[in-house]
Amino acid sequence: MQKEQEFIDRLYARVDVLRGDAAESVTDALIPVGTGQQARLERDLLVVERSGLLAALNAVDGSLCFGRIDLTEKAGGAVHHIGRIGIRADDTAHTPILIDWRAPVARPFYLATGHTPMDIRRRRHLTTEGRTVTALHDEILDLGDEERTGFEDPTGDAVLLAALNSARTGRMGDIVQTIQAEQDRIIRHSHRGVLVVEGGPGTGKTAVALHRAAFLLYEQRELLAKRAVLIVGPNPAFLGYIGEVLPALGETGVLLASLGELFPGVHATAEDTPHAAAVKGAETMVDALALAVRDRQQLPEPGAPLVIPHDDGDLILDWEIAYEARQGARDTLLPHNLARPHFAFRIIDALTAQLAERIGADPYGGPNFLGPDDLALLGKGVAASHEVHAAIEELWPQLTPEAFVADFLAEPVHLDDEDAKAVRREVTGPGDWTPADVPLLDEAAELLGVDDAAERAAAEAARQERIAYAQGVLDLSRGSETYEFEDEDESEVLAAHDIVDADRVADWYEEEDHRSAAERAAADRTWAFGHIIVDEAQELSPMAWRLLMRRSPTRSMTLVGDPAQTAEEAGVGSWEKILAPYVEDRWEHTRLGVNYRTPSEIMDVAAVVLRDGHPGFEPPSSVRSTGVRPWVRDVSDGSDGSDGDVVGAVAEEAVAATPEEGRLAVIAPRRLHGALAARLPGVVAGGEPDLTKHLVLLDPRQAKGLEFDRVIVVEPGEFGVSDLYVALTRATQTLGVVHGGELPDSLQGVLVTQA
Ligand SMILES: Nc1ncnc2c1ncn2[C@@H]1O[C@H](COP(=O)(O)OP(=O)(O)OP(=O)(O)O)[C@@H](O)[C@H]1O
Repeated sequence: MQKEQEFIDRLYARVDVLRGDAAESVTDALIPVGTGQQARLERDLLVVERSGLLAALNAVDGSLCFGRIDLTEKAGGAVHHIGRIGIRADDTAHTPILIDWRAPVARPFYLATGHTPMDIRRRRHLTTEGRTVTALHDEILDLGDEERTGFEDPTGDAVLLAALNSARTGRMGDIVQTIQAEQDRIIRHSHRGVLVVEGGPGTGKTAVALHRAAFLLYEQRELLAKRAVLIVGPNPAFLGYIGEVLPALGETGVLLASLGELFPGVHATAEDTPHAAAVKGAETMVDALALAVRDRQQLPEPGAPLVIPHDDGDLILDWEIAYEARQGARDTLLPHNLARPHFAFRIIDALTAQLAERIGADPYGGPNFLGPDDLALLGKGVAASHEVHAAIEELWPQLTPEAFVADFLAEPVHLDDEDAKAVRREVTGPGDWTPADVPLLDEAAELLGVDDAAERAAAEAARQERIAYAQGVLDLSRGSETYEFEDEDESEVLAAHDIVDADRVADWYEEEDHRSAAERAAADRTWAFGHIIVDEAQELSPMAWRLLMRRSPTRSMTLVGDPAQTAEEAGVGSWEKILAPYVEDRWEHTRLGVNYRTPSEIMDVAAVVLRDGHPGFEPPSSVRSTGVRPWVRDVSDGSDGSDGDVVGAVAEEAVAATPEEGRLAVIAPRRLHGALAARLPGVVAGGEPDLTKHLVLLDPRQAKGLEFDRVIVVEPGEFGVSDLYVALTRATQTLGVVHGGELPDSLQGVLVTQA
């Protein structure tokens, strides 16, 4: 222990130096450096680099080193300490003193077993509190090795069990110290396309996906720093729950978002009925929306042309002219807003010809009197007419995705009557969008296109301005060189103008304005992410998949889910069905089979429910047991002293069971939330739940993906099989059931009656 403490002391001494260096150079770099172009550029680069290192050092402080592997004599006998990030010594060779857990050298720490020791003779887990070593656990992997340290852990799982039994905080922690071999294989999986991670509740799917993100950020640092990683979760509360895992691993270049946040400028928080969400998510929406866009490309009624007043006499925009123009514009195959100028051009052309015909026609049948200059002038007049543009706008309006989808929802077309009725609603403000509307907005944006000609022109003008400015700065730097260096013999020193030109500098200025890749990605609908991780992927609708696939042109994705926990009607049943349209069969399937969350006493009960409702699914097996069986309290006949009052009984049980350390969740049908909130201390009904509170009230959908020390499930007879399975598998310690209504058959006889 003493020796490890000495190592940790040395390690932190080095970290303190590194941190001091990093902080100093950030501070130094922030001092204004005048107008010297090169100095400013270097300063900016340095600030970014050093503040990244500083953030990583700060994030992992206190839990920097957690493991050690000792190689066998035959393999050289080296000793490697393993940590959350890598640290090198200050020697000329930059010798590693702490190995990043993601480095290949660290891999045996996770994979070596007595059967396959991978040249390791001893694996050690170090537990630290702050900078103090508090416990060591050793596993001997080379059975011929006689040396004993006194810290041997015969079962090899003491550290894992301690982690699994520890009180929950309402925030997920990293598992980097105890990643299991089956999990490690997925985290480091070499497949670069779509990787599916399937497994029952508590098998660590979410944890594995997050550690895979950290691994990929390490392995493909350059690419992913530029293109960013997107993590999609089912709702903001869940994202809050998992949001601290990657920063704790020193990784911050990640965007976490729920579906409702994936259309820039929209924060969709309103709710749909399950039926409406299912209709909006179905693939039939693709055609419905495409046809609705075509409906907006109109023609005047035959025989009832638009009459447009004009200085040189009325212009007649009839069915034929509009039809020809619409056909020509549609033939470009461009999205609606981009095809619009083609439509407008053709209309203006036809109306100009009409005018020329009228003004310049030779009454005796000869050629038109007007020459090309006259025609050009006439055309200009037509093109400048507000009335002409109003007519074009009437027939082929410029549309935004928001306005178009709002119109579609107010009057749904190209859907059957029942579906149209389910989705019909008024969207009057930004607060009315639902998550299921977001893929529709995205689809609409594709169909409509953005006519950004004006924006592009403005951007180009701004760029030209930057180039001119940069050129000026470079000229200044050239001019000042003689002055700055005239007394010193430093003319060999490279100055900015020697290595860059104004174009490059202008680009740097542009980048300087910009945010991190993840921030830029959040604001850009067309951003192509370097990697996308989707949690609870089984819940996403076909329309949501279309949106995500647009964000991932390289199809570098990790999809995590458990079909047995699918709740949404819109969800897609099988991975084959989801993926075939995008990657055919070029995707890899992996499975996790051990439940780390739920003790076997609880999992046995959940397994009965699952097998009863979904016979095809196999529940995972629990890695531990607590000896505490789940209980039930039946208030229906009032014999338990509750007078049949479910809410009162739940309040009583919850107050008695709320832990001082750790969390308790009451999972109840929505209809009871108001009454329960009134009786449960500190609980508010509605809105996003605050998971850091000791007592939390949720419905099964909100509970998905989360976990608590204790759980009380209320009126399980009101839940469908998947929701019930989710609710029953959230506890790490104890589970209770309170009901006044019918208990589902599958729960009869498997719970102990509460005394
Ligand atoms: N190797 C491990 N070491 C320590 N804890 C682990 C390990 N693997 C999983 N866990 C813990 O088990 C719990 C369940 O993990 P996680 O939430 O990732 O499971 P899941 O498969 O996503 O579950 P669900 O489908 O129910 O959402 C978490 O507390 C996680 O930290």
